[in-house]
Amino acid sequence: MTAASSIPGSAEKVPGRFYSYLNSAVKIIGDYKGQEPLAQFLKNYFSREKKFGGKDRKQVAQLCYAYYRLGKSFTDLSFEQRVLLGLRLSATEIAAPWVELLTIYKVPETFSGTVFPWKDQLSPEVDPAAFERSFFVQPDLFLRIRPGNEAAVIKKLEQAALPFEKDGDALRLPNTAKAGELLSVNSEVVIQDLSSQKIAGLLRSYKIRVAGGVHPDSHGNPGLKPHVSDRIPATMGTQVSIWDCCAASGGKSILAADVLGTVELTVSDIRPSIIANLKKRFHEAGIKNFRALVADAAKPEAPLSRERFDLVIADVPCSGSGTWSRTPERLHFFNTEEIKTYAALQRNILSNVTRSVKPGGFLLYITCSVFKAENEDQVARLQEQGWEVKEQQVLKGYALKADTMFGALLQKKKHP
Ligand SMILES: C[S@@+](CC[C@H](N)C(=O)[O-])C[C@H]1O[C@@H](n2cnc3c(N)ncnc32)[C@H](O)[C@@H]1O
Repeated sequence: MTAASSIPGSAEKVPGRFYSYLNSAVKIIGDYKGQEPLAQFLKNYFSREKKFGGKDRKQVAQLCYAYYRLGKSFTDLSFEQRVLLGLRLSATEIAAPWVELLTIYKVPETFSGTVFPWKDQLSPEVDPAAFERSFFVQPDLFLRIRPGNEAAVIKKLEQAALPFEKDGDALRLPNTAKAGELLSVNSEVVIQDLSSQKIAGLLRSYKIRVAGGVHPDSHGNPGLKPHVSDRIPATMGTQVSIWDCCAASGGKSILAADVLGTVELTVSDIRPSIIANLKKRFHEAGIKNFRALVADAAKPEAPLSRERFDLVIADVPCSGSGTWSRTPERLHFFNTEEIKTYAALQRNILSNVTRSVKPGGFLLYITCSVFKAENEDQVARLQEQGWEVKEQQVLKGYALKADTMFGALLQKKKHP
């Protein structure tokens, strides 16, 4: 990559390539209109522009991401100033030439601005300030150790001297770690965000309820013993039928199979390509007993519309706002109308798939959204229709370098 020449002020302490990085980032930002994920756009861009070496790509990509972390704010600043401000706010340490450029480009020391302007629409449990701060923190990589693989996985990580932290089945690694080169992904571990892994808590709660493991609390109310996961039955006695109606490549289904044991699994998604991925992934995961279909969960389509399941998992399409620290470009391009559009789609999906739950059966509703309209409001609507909320959680990943998700376990009335 060659040095650019548009150099304001003194360039003595700043190698020319840093100006080139900045100019390239500003050019990319000007070209990118948010139609596809930034990661994909950058990949395509760099494959066309051969002048960028590996290190250059990393630097330029980091600058682009830094820019989008500011959302739509700081519009009084130039593109260069916004890139550099985003870098200063998001990087724990920045190289001396960037510090110099912050001065050269007169990036203000004090500033005000609202990176996430939709705080009034957040789920009530979300801390708005902490959530906003999370946009300047790159989340970690998380793996979930699949049952029976713990010793082998830990041994491999230790032998490779790969730094990791372990909490239960969850492994936290730096987001640059190449876990797939060391471990068998999908068989030994799955790549799954920490909050997504915590959906296991709701599946365990389901398991205890249907396996009769629910113990009344001291007031005689049915409740769960804390930390019951190790004591719940390994098998459920009777085999349960599950429909994962927005399965994508099967992350929640694999989790369900790992938590619940042998289940009769039906998976579907509206996208044929993702169902093809799912089949490959299930093969690697050793899940054989399943039926996969392409189906629109918002419409009563045969054969699913004729069937009744013990548990429907609805990990619905949503704004994805709980994952925007991984994809900060969404913060920049987001339009609040999308909340209404997603909420309407979610209502349609719920209206349809709840019909497929047996009387007394369960629904596990999941989003990776932080918006109340996609979370608590949808659950409240089901409650009005007679569903009983057994558990409801905002899985707050924003303080844990992880995604934020929402999950609710509901039970259908036994007698309509
Ligand atoms: C949040 S993702 C599901 C993630 C998945 N459960 C997992 O754990 O990996 C939502 C999925 O819903 C699918 N989807 C969107 N609209 C749909 C519809 N009308 N019917 C069925 N699936 C739909 C999308 O293709 C996407 O794969």
